[in-house]
Amino acid sequence: MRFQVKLVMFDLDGTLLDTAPQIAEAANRMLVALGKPMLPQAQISSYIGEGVHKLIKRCLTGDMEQEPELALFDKAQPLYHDFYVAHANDSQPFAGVVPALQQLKKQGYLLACVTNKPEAFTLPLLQKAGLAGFFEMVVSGDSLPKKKPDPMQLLHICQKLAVLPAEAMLVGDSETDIQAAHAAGCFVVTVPYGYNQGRAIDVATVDATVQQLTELVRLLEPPALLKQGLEKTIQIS
Ligand SMILES: O=C(O)COP(=O)(O)O
Ligand SMILES: [Mg+2]
Repeated sequence: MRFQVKLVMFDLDGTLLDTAPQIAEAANRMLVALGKPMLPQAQISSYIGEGVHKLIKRCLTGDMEQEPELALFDKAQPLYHDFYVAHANDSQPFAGVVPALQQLKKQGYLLACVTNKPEAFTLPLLQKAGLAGFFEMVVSGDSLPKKKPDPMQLLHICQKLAVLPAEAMLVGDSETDIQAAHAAGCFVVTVPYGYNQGRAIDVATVDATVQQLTELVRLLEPPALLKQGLEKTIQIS
């Protein structure tokens, strides 16, 4: 089975980079500065995925949806920002990320990064990890009015790179990615090692899963072999 895509978009946190250790460290420093108890890294990891505001709110309340007091949230935001900036760039790529991006780039795919992380964090992180040069476009959580699970970021990338959504794939680690890809009409492939709110991915809702990104290469039809005007279909080879 090979997917006929020209554009491969990658989620950042939990897919390309293992950012949870630095996020947990910054969140715990924030909690301590606010006189609150620290949280286990696994709990903080389960709060990643819907942007930094939700992450901070979840850390403050210990709940996925509850709203903290506004004054507390206002105090927490700059603390988190400063603590995260100090160590964010220590995050490392997951196994297989660099060779997979090298190979896909060589084969002629358009590559993009689409994350709910704010731009101020995203670009330095990608640069420090040596990944920035692989991507035609990087769209962050605050680059556009809406972010994943809304399809806006994905559709924006497709439009700018002149690729139909049905010729594009999102590779992600979470339900947020799956929903965004479905809403955009893109293929979606997931990795199992990320931060899907502490849950396993529902494999019935995705086009394929890979253990690590190097497995993507054999799932994709090299773009040079693609004919024009393909429908969103999977070719059986
Ligand atoms: O910042 C987040 O909450 C998650 O970012 P991601 O979209 O790269 O997983
Ligand atoms: Mg993610």
